[in-house]
Formats: sequence, structure tokens, C-alpha cells
Amino acid sequence: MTDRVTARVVVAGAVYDQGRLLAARRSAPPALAGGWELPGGKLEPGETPEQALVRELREELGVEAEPVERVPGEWPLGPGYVLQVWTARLLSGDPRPLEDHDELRWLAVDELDSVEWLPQDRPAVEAAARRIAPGPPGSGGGAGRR
Ligand SMILES: Nc1nc2c([nH]c(=O)n2[C@H]2C[C@H](O)[C@@H](COP(=O)(O)OP(=O)(O)OP(=O)(O)O)O2)c(=O)[nH]1
Repeated sequence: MTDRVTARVVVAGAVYDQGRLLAARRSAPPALAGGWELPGGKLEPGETPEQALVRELREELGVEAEPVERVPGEWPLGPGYVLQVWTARLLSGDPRPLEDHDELRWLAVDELDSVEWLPQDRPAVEAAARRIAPGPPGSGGGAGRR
């Protein structure tokens, strides 16, 4: 069982642009390679999750992104780690798989099942997708470019 008091946080970004979500395929370690995830990583000492997310997206994808909102919930990973997710808006740069990933894909909400997410990521991705899905015209929902 994950110890909620001491579990370390892995922060991941539901990076979106024009209603599509960015998925990243892990290249390492061998146990996770080939699985798709939301890009991100572990917090470093003294960092807030938002600061860690901005740093990780810069390191892994070469982009500047802005955390928008926490996706409610927390998902257990391996022993001692939990996944927290923020939606994040791309500010500049074209994401490239610079570190930890060997492929990136922009997925529309109805394409989310087209990749093999890491099993522990599925509920997190579903929760994130609900927050970036464009609502019906005129509803003011959705999260496209402003
Ligand atoms: N970034 C990320 N990691 C995930 C997800 N799902 C999941 O199980 N993980 C696991 C994989 C890793 O064991 C751990 C995150 O480690 P990481 O390797 O991305 O972290 P990091 O960039 O800080 O790397 P390092 O300093 O440990 O080398 O969480 C996810 O959606 N995003």
C-alpha cells in the first residue's frame, strides 16, 4: 500500500494544444520502455510540483509550458511514489523526445485508446482528458489556444 504521508510525488503534464493531448512513449527503464505516459518526473528537493513540471517539460521535450490546473486525484505508482497531474499549456517550442522518450504523439480525445498507456496512467489520463475536452459550441468549455 502506498504510504500517503511519505510517498514521493511524480508530477506529470497533461500538455494540450487545440484540444489534443500530448502522449510520450518511454524509452527506459526496460520495465517501462514502450509504454505511453504523460511527460514529467520526480520532484527535486525544495521544488513545488509546478516548478518541477516546468523543469521536466523543458528537459524532456525542449518546450516552455505553463501549468494551468491540478487534475484532481492522485494515482499510486511503484512503491513509495504517487502520480499527480497538472494540465499544462504549451507556450513555446515544438515538443521533441529529448530525454526518456522515443516518440511523441498529439492525440485527440477520441484517439486516446490508440496508444498503450502504462496501466497506472490510464485513470490519470482519463481524468486529465475530461478537463481538456472541448465542450459544445458556446459552452465556454475546452482548452484550445486563446
Ligand atoms: N514522468 C512520468 N513518470 C511516470 C508516469 N507513470 C509512471 O508510472 N511513471 C513512473 C516512471 C518512473 O519510475 C517514475 C518517474 O520517473 P522519471 O524517470 O520520469 O523521473 P525523473 O525524470 O525525475 O528521472 P530520474 O531523476 O529519476 O532519473 O514514475 C507518468 O505518467 N509520467
